[in-house]
Amino acid sequence: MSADEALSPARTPVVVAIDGPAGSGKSSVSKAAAVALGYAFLDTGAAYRALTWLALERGVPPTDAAAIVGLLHDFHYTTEVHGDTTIVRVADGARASVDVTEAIREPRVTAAVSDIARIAEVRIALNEVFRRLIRRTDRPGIVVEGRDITTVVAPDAEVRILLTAAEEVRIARRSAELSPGAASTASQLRERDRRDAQVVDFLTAAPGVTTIDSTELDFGQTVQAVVELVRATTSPH
Ligand SMILES: Nc1ncnc2c1ncn2[C@@H]1O[C@H](COP(=O)(O)OP(=O)(O)OP(=O)(O)O)[C@@H](O)[C@H]1O
Ligand SMILES: Nc1ccn([C@@H]2O[C@H](COP(=O)(O)O)[C@@H](O)[C@H]2O)c(=O)n1
Repeated sequence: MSADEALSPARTPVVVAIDGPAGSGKSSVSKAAAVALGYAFLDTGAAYRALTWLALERGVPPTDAAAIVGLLHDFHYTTEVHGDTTIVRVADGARASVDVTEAIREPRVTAAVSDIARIAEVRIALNEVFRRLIRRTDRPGIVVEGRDITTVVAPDAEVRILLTAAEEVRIARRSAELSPGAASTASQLRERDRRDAQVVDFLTAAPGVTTIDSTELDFGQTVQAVVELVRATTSPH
């Protein structure tokens, strides 16, 4: 251990874990809260989406668990945050990395990602990636959002939040940002939550998890609620 290391205590980032159903605002609210706090931001759904994109590109059926697990050996996932944009890149095998930031949001990826997310080996492998990214952050804290962050990925996080909203409000918010009509968005959002809920419980706050319901809150108020909870929880008494 160097003299500097001996003098400076090991620095561990504050971890803010945020889970919730589709369209609850996890990604957008978490990103804005991270910026307000000067924290890093990790969108774990993007990794599941990136693996799904690779499977679709390689023609691997998302329901073929063995083949999907075989893809993991070639799946090199990186993210870089530039301002409020997270650039997602995937390198597979010897091939150069590809910027998939936009591609992973395509409807074909959204329609298939839950199949891949239910594969146990995929969850184990990606959770190790997430924990490594959390450990490696050079910021004083990191906001990590997904479905099982408060319960599996970072159950000891200093701040654990279940971010939710009434289903009809989540559907309306998602419809406002997508081209399809509300009807198709509603059925897709309901079906994805139904399938995801078979794998992890992101609808019930585990012990120690604070629920923030944004049904009656606008975007700014929701971000403020997260920021205030983090500051209240982490400020020295
Ligand atoms: N409190 C709020 N009031 C109004 N709009 C909101 C609020 N929270 C989020 N939004 C908007 O709702 C939409 C969905 O938010 P976002 O994509 O962050 O949800 P999500 O939980 O990450 O969804 P998914 O899990 O499907 O990726 C975005 O357009 C976002 O700006
Ligand atoms: N921790 C997580 C995060 C995501 N998933 C799966 O990925 C899908 C996409 O996530 P978004 O946040 O981008 O919507 C999601 O529907 C889950 O199937 C997960 O299982 N665990």
